[in-house]
Amino acid sequence: MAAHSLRFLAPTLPSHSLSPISVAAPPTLRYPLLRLPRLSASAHPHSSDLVPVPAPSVLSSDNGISGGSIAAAASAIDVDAVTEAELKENGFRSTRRTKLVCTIGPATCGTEQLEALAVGGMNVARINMCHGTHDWHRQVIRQVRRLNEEKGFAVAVMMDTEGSEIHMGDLGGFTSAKTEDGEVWTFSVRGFKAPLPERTVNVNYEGFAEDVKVGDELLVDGGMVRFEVIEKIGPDVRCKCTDPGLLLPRANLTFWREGSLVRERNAMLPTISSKDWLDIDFGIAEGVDFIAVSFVKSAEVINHLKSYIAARCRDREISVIAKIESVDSLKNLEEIVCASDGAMVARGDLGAQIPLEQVPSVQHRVVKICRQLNRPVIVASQLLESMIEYPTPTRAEVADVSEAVRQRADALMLSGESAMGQFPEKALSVLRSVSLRIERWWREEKRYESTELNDVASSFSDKISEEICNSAAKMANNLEVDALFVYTKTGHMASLLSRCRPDCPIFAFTTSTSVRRHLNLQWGLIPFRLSFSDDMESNLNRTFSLLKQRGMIRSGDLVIALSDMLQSIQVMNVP
Ligand SMILES: Nc1ncnc2c1ncn2[C@@H]1O[C@H](COP(=O)(O)OP(=O)(O)OP(=O)(O)O)[C@@H](O)[C@H]1O
Ligand SMILES: CC(=O)C(=O)O
Ligand SMILES: [K+]
Ligand SMILES: [Mg+2]
Repeated sequence: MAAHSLRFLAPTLPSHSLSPISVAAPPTLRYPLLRLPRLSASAHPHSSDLVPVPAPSVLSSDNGISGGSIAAAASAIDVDAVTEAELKENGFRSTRRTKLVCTIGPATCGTEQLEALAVGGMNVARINMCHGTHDWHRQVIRQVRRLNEEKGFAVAVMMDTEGSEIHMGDLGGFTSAKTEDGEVWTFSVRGFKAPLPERTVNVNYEGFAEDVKVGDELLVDGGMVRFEVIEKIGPDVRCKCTDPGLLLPRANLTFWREGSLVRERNAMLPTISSKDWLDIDFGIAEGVDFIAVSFVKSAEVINHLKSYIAARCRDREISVIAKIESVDSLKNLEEIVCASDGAMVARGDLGAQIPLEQVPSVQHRVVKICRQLNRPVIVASQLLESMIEYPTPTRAEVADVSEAVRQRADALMLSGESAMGQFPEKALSVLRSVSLRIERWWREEKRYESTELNDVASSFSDKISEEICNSAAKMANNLEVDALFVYTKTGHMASLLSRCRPDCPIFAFTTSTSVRRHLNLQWGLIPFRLSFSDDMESNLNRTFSLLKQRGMIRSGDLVIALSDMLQSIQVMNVP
């Protein structure tokens, strides 16, 4: 093997022992479901109204993180079947770097549809707790896990909390309701017995009638439909339609006074409601990989949730993604991103809280901050909105997707397009082909080196890892290597490499299926599960032989290898 090795005379990191992955059902607490409270009377899980119930016997082998499959595969190497096919067909350089998240809904919850999305490049399946029942979500999660086991995908699952947003009710079973110019509709917190009275919609926030004033403007879904408040009668608020359109079930509501978003007591609502805590317990029990927190206002809530999760699952990781979609989240942006394991630019609600023309610059800022702080970032909402109804995107949508790829966001997300649209697979394939095309253009123009990265390390040892990754990425670009290999137990070194956005793909070898799924959200990483030792020489030889057997690399390919056990950079040709 022609190996050139740069070794840094630095203390090597303590090597973590390979702990077998066993999954115990976490203790699950249950407490009564409350309505969205008027003020911050959040029924917190630590409060005394908890009613413990027996822990569910979920987390069997079908969640894909059981010890069994790992033992069986100990001598082999696991890689996503879709990536493997892509590598064999098109070679290293052409693998997609931008990751894709699909919201699962009625259009995509069947096994066949989920499989089609996985084959089409879905890296993460998102379930939105605003909709559906726990049974429905459980089915989806288990189907994804089963597909991973049976078909060799590595699709991660992200649960998105409802949060304390103000939204409409269910429209009494109708899928939509049309409003006309000048019509008077009633928004009410009263609990109606079905069917709803004509031109009436429910509102989930008890303080609604008290917070709004006559003359306020009421925006549905950030302005898709607009009303003016004309009268308040007890719990009922009568509003005249000024901008007609379609009302959709559970659409978001904001109200504006003299051109500004009204933030009265509704601004005091807890970020994580009592219903969200129930959903979070459900997510922990079902072993989701990511929890995305809606309407984050401060770093505190993220820290709180992270310690809540840490106390309940000791043997695996659930990453917390902060959704940037409120005015408050923008005020505390850096702190929030720092506290989180990743962020989402949730442009849907963001566009209802700040003027639309400010959304692009905010997106740019969030993507940049995440890159600097080494946190994955997802750009979400309306990327291909027209594809909910039509099989081809608009030129403007393609330009929007291109811009997110050009900014080198880690991931792009489909919402309604995949949840309830008519062309979920087509929408995914547009994201895929636009990503590939823009990434190629970017590489051809050799634009990879532009961003100057700040230091993120908090210890000297981390600082060494960071310098190694920065140097390795630069070497990879200058030497035009075929791939970077990184052996990482926690995934940290892989994320540091991804942050450099190098020109070649990054093969990230990790010992755990859970870390492997987590890495699936990060730009340019091709996560493999492989049990490896502290002996890099033997790891490399084994990897080369396993990958060669499967036709994923060839003799002569130029590779740079790093590991978080041995802080070194090796440059070599595959023997
Ligand atoms: N589990 C589900 N069941 C039924 N419909 C769903 C489900 N998930 C999503 N949808 C539909 O797809 C649409 C888009 O989904 P998505 O979750 O991305 O949007 P959203 O409601 O705008 O997100 P958020 O509430 O997080 O701001 C929803 O408005 C809803 O109509
Ligand atoms: C995704 C989401 O929550 C939003 O865009 O509002
Ligand atoms: K949500
Ligand atoms: Mg939202």
